[in-house]
Amino acid sequence: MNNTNFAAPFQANGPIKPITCVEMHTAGEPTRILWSGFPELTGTLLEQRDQAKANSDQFRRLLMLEPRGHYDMYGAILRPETELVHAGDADIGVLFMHNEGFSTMCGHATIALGRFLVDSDESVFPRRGQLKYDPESRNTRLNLHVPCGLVKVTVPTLSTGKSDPSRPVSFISVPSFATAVSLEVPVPGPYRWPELQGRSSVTADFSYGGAYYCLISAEELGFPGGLAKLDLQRMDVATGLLKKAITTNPELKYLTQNAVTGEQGFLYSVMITDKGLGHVAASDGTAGFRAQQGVDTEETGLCFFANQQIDRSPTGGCVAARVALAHAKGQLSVGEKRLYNSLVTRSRKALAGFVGSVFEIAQRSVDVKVEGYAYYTGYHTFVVENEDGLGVDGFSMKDLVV
Ligand SMILES: O=C(O)[C@H]1NCC[C@@H]1O
Repeated sequence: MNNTNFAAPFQANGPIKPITCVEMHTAGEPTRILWSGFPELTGTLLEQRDQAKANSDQFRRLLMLEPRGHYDMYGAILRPETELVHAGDADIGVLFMHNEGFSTMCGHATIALGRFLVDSDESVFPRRGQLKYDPESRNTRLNLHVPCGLVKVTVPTLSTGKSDPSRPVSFISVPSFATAVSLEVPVPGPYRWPELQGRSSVTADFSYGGAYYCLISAEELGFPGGLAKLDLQRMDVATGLLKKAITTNPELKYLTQNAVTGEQGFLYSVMITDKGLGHVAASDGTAGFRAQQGVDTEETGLCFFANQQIDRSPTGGCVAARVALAHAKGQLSVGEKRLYNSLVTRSRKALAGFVGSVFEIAQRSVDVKVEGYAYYTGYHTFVVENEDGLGVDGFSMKDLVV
């Protein structure tokens, strides 16, 4: 270590440049926002994602897994130059990463990024100066280029120009649509979990909100006590096996096909839903209280995504998918608001879930508005020392081979 003054920029003699990150949480779910030190990536946003996957996956593992992260860590890599930024459609791009790889969409990180980008200067966000502040609504708008498309973000802003943590950030997601409603999904023998109790199929819904989700009620999954009778381990096994039953069945490929572009995608997550479970009574004046005002209905969900990572937040992309699904079922009309809780937001009076509503209807999809709150938790500079046997890598206790 060549620097023992911890107030000065942290450095080490090692194989990589220091990586600087701001840390935030959205409804309990972390976002590690990387703004410098990640290896160079060039080209379109998806080309940059391909390069990150092919050449820099050890950096993802370094930053997401232990000892610098953990199994359920989530990250965002700022990409100031993308084709949509050059075309003037987006202000900045971003790549999302998790315990398994890179994702196409992330609502909770978008909410965090909204605040962070408004608070940044041009050394971090080169086009910060071009953002428009609307003094009437006291909001700043920005367009974020994410792997699944363009997301329009509205950030409450104070007269100082900094983001206002007391009002929710909102975004309009990419066109969202249901791909199947109440579908009977066969569960072949090797994929059956104990709570199925001999059943050979389950009924589930499928929907897209920037990523593809399978939505199944706790009861249908075999947990009659719902999410209130939480058994994370058994629910992990059940959703993992259900995901395998779906992804290994070639007849179900259409469930992850984009209704607007025709592109083939992949199943990102299985979310367990519970319509009987709302938020605990929120305290007056808190974000939890404000989120509950004016909502028509609420429900709670538990999202397993990527390699069975658990989202602490209500999963913004899945809120878009669930709103599109509720609309397809005729249960949510334009402007009607539903509060989506995670197990974390549901159990904390002052924490807000995400509010979802249909913003606009298109021919084969709907545009969904999602609102939520994000907060700063800290700041990191990550280094690797030459002598460190772990090197530029991370590990997970779950996947350790001994
Ligand atoms: O809010 C979201 O959309 C994300 N949270 C973690 C998993 C999803 O990508």
